[in-house]
Amino acid sequence: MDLGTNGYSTPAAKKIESYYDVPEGVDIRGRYDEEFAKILTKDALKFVADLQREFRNHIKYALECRKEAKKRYNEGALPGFDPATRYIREQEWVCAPFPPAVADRKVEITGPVERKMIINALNSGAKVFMADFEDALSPSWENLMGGQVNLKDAVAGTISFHDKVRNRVYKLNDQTAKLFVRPRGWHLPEAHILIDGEPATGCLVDFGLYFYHNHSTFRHTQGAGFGPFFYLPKMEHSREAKIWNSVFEKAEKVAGIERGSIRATVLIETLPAVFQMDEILYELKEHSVGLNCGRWDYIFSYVKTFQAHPDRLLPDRVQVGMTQHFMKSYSDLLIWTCHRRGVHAMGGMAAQIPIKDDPVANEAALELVRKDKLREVNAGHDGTWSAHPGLIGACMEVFNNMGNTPNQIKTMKREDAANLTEQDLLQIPRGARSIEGLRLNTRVGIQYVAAWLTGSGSVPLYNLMEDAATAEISRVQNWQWLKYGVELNGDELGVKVNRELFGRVVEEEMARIEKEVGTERFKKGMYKEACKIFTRQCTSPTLDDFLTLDAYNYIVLHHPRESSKL
Ligand SMILES: CC(=O)SCCNC(=O)CCNC(=O)[C@H](O)C(C)(C)COP(=O)(O)OP(=O)(O)OC[C@H]1O[C@@H](n2cnc3c(N)ncnc32)[C@H](O)[C@@H]1OP(=O)(O)O
Ligand SMILES: O=CC(=O)O
Ligand SMILES: [Mg+2]
Repeated sequence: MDLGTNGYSTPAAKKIESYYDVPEGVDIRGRYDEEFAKILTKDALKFVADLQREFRNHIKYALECRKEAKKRYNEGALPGFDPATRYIREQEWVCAPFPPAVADRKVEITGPVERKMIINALNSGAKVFMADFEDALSPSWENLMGGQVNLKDAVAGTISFHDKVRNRVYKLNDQTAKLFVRPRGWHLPEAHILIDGEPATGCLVDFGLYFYHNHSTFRHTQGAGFGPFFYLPKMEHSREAKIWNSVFEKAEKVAGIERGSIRATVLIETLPAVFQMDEILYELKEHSVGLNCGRWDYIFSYVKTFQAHPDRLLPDRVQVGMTQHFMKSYSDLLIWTCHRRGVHAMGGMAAQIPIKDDPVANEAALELVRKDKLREVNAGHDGTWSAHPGLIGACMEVFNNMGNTPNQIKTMKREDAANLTEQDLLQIPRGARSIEGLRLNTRVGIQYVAAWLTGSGSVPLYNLMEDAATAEISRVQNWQWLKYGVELNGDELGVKVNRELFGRVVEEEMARIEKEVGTERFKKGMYKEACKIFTRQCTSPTLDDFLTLDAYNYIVLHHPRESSKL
């Protein structure tokens, strides 16, 4: 059989028409593949369909609430702490003790659910590997189902990969990182699986299929009686955490495992969620293993939340670092909240990756990573993220500074952060806006979308790791600068951002991209389509909630071959 890079058969390799055996009310529109069929079993699909039927109205309600909150912010309101849940913030309570298997999370590697990468990540020496169906993955049918096949093999310990070009076989080491899985956010549908005529909720498909096939093996081999473990992205309110908690309880009941077996770390990566951290932990009290600073989406969310507040424009995104007061306050409050509630406070991702052909630049990049991680460990974070195996040594060295202890939950309380205020969390970042910022957003945004449309959700660009979060920051920032005709105060002093200027920037950056990638690759790639999508997103009268929601229409491929709009 002709195997693709993910190790499962490619469309060209599969000519025979076959169909999945589905339970009542479920319709699979994705390509048939024998390997996928081992994941999409009738029982597993029934499990997903049951989750969908039980929770779809709760999810719809939660998404409606997001819209209402957006309307309030657009009318001038600011996000803040909810007076109605003050008692949760003020009372003393703790989450269930963390499972011993994940006491030490000093360095976590992240990466898409691609076969070779999964093996490399599990072997990397990191304590945890977060396998990503989200920011780092383009959610095509092939990637998602291939990812499920790969994870099942990984949990079983049988995963292997043969790199034919290098004649290298990849297998798991004896010691591997503990596996966490990040499903998609609540907003993304799975258009290839219809349940009662409607697209399934993407994250219930990711969670449901993975849980169904792996919970038992995982608890025996990885979790020492606990698990599986998850990362939960992009929540805006504790009511969304409550849904996840109910999903977990239902899954535990169906599997016949103890309540509190499943554990999850929630990414605090939306501005509204920073005011809900206690409430989110409270909802997931028995299923929580902490919170994480999803700093890149957090910046995206800051711009999105304040889309109608021209007095809160951000400077160039490269200047919005963790030392800006609002970012530092967010990280400090997260640490205090987590440690008070007895769980891990995870740091975030530094975007630098190793630079192979330039030792001086490589050392400079490594130094930036070290500095960022040192800030985290000194602030009290219990662990951090690494985008690449080549950075794990440096990150580990810094996090070993915390001493002979697996985490700092008991030793770094950060009581000084208890009194951080709404003003601290919302303080407008300082810095200048430049044409170079507009250009970089445009150049990176278009290249990222082009990669995403062709199946890559994380890409190296200009020596940085870029994923969906960067593209989101880039396009909302461009949108906002255009919408308010921002006057540049970095370079090009006094120039106003308008459609004409943006049109010129797009044209010039497309020419630069073509030069950089070469005409042949440029023509073969999806750069023009990406440019169209990105430009439309930046100039539309109203701001789209998610770039990936719009772009998803371009990667939905119904079976038999027919592209589809949701
Ligand atoms: C905002 C957020 O959500 S951050 C979290 C989401 N983002 C991510 O997870 C990004 C993860 N990182 C990556 O995807 C990759 O590092 C990239 C795409 C940026 C760069 O990947 P590459 O171009 O393959 O880098 P490079 O050529 O240096 O890789 C060297 C080796 O390291 C491996 N590698 C690189 N990154 C990873 C990773 N994150 N996990 C496992 N293996 C990795 C490569 O597979 C390659 O292996 P090989 O030597 O056996 O062939
Ligand atoms: O998911 C992580 C982020 O920074 O965004
Ligand atoms: Mg994110």
